[in-house]
Amino acid sequence: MDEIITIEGLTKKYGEKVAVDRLNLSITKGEIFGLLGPNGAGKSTTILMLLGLSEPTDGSVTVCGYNSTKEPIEVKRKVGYLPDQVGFYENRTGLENLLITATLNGQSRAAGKEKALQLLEQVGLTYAANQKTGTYSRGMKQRLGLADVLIKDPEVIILDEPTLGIDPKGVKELLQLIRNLSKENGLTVMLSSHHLHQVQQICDRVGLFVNGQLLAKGTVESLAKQLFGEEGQQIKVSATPITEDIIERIQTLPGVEKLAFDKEEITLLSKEDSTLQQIIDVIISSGSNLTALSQEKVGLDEIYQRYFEGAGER
Ligand SMILES: Nc1ncnc2c1ncn2[C@@H]1O[C@H](COP(=O)(O)OP(=O)(O)OP(=O)(O)O)[C@@H](O)[C@H]1O
Repeated sequence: MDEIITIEGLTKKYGEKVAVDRLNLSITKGEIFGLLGPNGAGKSTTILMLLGLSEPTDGSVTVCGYNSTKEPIEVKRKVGYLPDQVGFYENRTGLENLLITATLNGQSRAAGKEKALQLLEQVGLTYAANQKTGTYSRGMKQRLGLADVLIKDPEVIILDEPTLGIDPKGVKELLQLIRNLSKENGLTVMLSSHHLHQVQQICDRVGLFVNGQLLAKGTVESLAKQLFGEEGQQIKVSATPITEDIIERIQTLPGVEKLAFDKEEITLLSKEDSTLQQIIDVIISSGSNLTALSQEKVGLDEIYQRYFEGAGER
């Protein structure tokens, strides 16, 4: 496979604090990779090292065959970076802002204009091309930011929290746009986010970043398996009454994890196929009435709750 980003043993320490801890990751050409993790997990630090803007304490990053630390200028030529807050000349129009970037990147005014107009069309901003960017909404600025990144003709684009502060409809459109741009132009995309549901919509693969370490990586479907085992499932049982004895017997069944209950319902996770039948046996043999039962494969919500909610405080 065509490897475009190679990260090996990448480590960044700020004094005693290990912000990125021996990260290994390969990303192939055309792939959309989501770096997912709570605040402070180390996503931005990783991106800065990838761009050659921060020096690793240990390990290396190679982008398009260039070492980001030793050859940052070459890397910058290949990589477009959209930070979480994009800055534009507010009293210039969207088109003018793109033209400034094109000129700074050595393109002629005519070629730059042609490209800028084409990109404005692609990101759905033709109607606002001659409007000052100071009047743009946050979603419009992010779209213009994408066009601004693409006008450099990068091979890789890195987007830091691209959907921050955008309303749900805008988020959906922006994500779809990123996906289309990547697939149409063979662009490799790395995006960081702490929104699992957003990342899941467009990423080919996701890495779960917690406390500086990549806990798991793979397709969204494979993550549940990696984290919960082949047969992870969530079970919900309703019965009347739910006695302490029932809870204790279910809690000690093999493979049962994370049991929670209220007066009428028990929810739990299990890696064992036989758990459902065993729960039924427990309830019936206790003389209670089973009123509802459901079993679902472990989903991303569960991954999210388990690894991210509160992870920043750990
Ligand atoms: N310049 C710095 N000096 C000291 N510590 C830092 C510095 N930059 C980052 N850190 C620490 O390193 C850790 C990782 O930070 P980083 O910004 O990479 O996380 P993140 O995953 O990008 O979070 P966010 O989503 O909030 O941007 C945090 O604990 C942060 O406080």
